[in-house]
Amino acid sequence: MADHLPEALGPLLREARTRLAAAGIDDPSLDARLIVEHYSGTTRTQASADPGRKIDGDAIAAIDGALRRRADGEPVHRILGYREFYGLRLSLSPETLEPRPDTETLVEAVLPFVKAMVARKGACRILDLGTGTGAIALALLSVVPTATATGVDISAGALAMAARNAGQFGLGGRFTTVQSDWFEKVSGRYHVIAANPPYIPTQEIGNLQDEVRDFDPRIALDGGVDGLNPYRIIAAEAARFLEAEGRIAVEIGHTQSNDVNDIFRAAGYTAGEVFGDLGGNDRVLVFQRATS
Ligand SMILES: C[S@@+](CC[C@H](N)C(=O)[O-])C[C@H]1O[C@@H](n2cnc3c(N)ncnc32)[C@H](O)[C@@H]1O
Repeated sequence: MADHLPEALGPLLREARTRLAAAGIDDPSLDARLIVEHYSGTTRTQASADPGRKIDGDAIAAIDGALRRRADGEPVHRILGYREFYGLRLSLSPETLEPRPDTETLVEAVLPFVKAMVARKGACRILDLGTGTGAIALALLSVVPTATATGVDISAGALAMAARNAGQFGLGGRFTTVQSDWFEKVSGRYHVIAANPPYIPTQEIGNLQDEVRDFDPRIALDGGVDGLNPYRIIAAEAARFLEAEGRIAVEIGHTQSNDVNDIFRAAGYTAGEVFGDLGGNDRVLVFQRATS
């Protein structure tokens, strides 16, 4: 890498992009822009309207450090410390999975039901199993003002970050956290049980992209020998926590649709309604009790 970055915004962006491209980063323009905007406090519009704008030395030093980390393979959102999810800027920590756009499919899949429940009953209680940053629960709460949610995670560090994120968006009054191994410490009944559980088979973790394997917490990825263990637990135990007319929505790996359907049908649920992600993969299944 060159020793010095230019101090004018336009040339700075170009040099940042050049460095990341030289390091083989997939989308150097996007990552350069995210890094430069974050540390310089500038916007895309300012970069095109005022490319000669001078960036101060501290910001340049921070940009330099961030570019080096990115060039060494650290994911850009881990460096910035946040990732946008459903319009919310969620803070990350080493204990939280970086929320992915595919998971917005789950939010969209249950949103009509959450809205309908609030319209009919004046309330919708959501249980977000394996909440991580709080992504699913907080996205739903952010668009349905009278819904409430409980975020469950086995990781105390993840729950601390989820609670902090909730506070940041003014959602702390409607979001509670419970540290629990799935349902172990959960009480009450919920209209929606949502989960994006770990679903990678243990032996496939080593084949994941470096950025996932090396930076997302292993406990957020590893779904056991066949990747399906969390679904078996959720399907077996959810009935005690689900309102009669409630829904269970789970994110799945793109090859797991049949297996997860079989698990839930054997536990007394209807065939899952399937929702695809932007890549056209089956990504979310929504179940209800077979008898309701
Ligand atoms: C794939 S991440 C999903 C995080 C977040 N819901 C999202 O979609 O971005 C799975 C989450 O499940 C949590 N988890 C793993 N095993 C668990 C268990 N036995 N009980 C509760 N949570 C667990 C992990 O800590 C992690 O936060």
